Amino acid sequence: MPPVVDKPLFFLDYDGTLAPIVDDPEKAVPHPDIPPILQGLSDRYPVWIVTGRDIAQLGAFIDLPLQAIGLHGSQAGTIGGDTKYLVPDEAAEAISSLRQSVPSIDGVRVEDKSQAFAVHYRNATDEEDARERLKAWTNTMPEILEAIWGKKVVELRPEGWTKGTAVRRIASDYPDHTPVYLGDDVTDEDAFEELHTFDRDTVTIKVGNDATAAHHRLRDPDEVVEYLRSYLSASS
Ligand SMILES: O=P(O)(O)OC[C@H]1O[C@H](O[C@H]2O[C@H](CO)[C@@H](O)[C@H](O)[C@H]2O)[C@H](O)[C@@H](O)[C@@H]1O
Repeated sequence: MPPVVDKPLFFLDYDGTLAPIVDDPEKAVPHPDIPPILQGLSDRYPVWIVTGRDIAQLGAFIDLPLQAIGLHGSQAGTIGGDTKYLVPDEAAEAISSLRQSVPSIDGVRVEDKSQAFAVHYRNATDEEDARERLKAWTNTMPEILEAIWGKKVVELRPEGWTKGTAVRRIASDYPDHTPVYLGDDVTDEDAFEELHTFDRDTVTIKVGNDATAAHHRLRDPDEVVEYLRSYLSASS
């Protein structure tokens, strides 16, 4: 089990970390023990959700006014409250115009977010072919954007706005806390790497078996629940 620290500053990814991965992104409900755990943690410690999802849409799954970073680092706000899109207009316009040119591929579906979108190929009739065609499409995008390939999904992110830049910004407001980051996907790796450059202790935890820069590992959301719960018993 990863270490349990005294003054944690939690950064929690959503899909694959607090919620098991499922075929339909609209049905990705949190692990049943997560809502009370989030309540208990946020009563005691600073908690940020750091997700690729749109913060407003995440409100369908988390009914707590937690602070959040959305769209893989491009958005900041509160679940159920205000949100702000952080990126320059030029990048926002580029993303919006590429939405029109997503190739139509059997079984591939687009998840529209406020200022972004995700192209999911998990349910493609021919997954390999879908990935190749989407790769060709991303090659047409301007240099101010980068394609990020997550779990059977490709998304466009403005360069320089990552989960890593977000955690550095937030952690500077909590100089006496230990950042504890849990995540399962490629964009969480930006945060792990950034946290490892801090001149204080940090705890980086990869959820799942994929290759990682994180220093610790939990197998799945069940183990995430077990780990987070230990902070509640430690402080009760
Ligand atoms: O940063 P996260 O909170 O992990 O969000 C990353 C993306 O997660 C979602 O897609 C992934 O989960 C889906 C539900 O389990 C799954 O069907 C899909 O294949 C995964 O890629 C979400 O739909 C995206 O918007 C997030 O960016």
